[in-house]
Amino acid sequence: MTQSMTIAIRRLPHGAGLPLPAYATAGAAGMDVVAAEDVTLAPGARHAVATGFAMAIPDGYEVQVRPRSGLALKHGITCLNTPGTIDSDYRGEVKVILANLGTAPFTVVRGERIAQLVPAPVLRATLAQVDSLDDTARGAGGFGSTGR
Ligand SMILES: O=c1ccn([C@H]2C[C@H](O)[C@@H](COP(=O)(O)OP(=O)(O)OP(=O)(O)O)O2)c(=O)[nH]1
Ligand SMILES: [Mg+2]
Repeated sequence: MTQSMTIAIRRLPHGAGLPLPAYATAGAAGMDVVAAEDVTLAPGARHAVATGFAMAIPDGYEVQVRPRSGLALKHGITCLNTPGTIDSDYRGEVKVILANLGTAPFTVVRGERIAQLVPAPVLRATLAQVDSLDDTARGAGGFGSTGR
């Protein structure tokens, strides 16, 4: 059973006429976000792409900004900071930090779907400082210590 929640969203003037983020299919995990500007990304370039909206996420939740696999596979376009984090206390414009990891310039057209939003619950931790940590079989081994 899919859980649902409500997030307040506000259209900004330069986003007028654009669709709000929306689920493309009944089972989609992410709401597709469209660009509110035209921008051309040269290979290796990055840009915080305007979306033309702001949100008020309920306390205890975040929204993750994730790439679209089609843009990544076909054009090398990804979200540089994936998953991007939208904090519940952020009231500014949501932006999508796109990077072009491909070999050709890529032009984003206003109204084109560039990323997807996935809300998630936030678990906040309290840190308890100690002088020693319990032993484990792994110990300090990491970064490929178990093999390739
Ligand atoms: O892909 C993203 C990532 C972040 N943000 C906005 C919302 C988020 O709440 C805020 C801060 O993001 P983050 O904490 O990842 O960035 P920071 O570099 O730590 O900035 P700050 O010092 O403002 O927290 O920037 C976006 O619009 N898109
Ligand atoms: Mg931060």
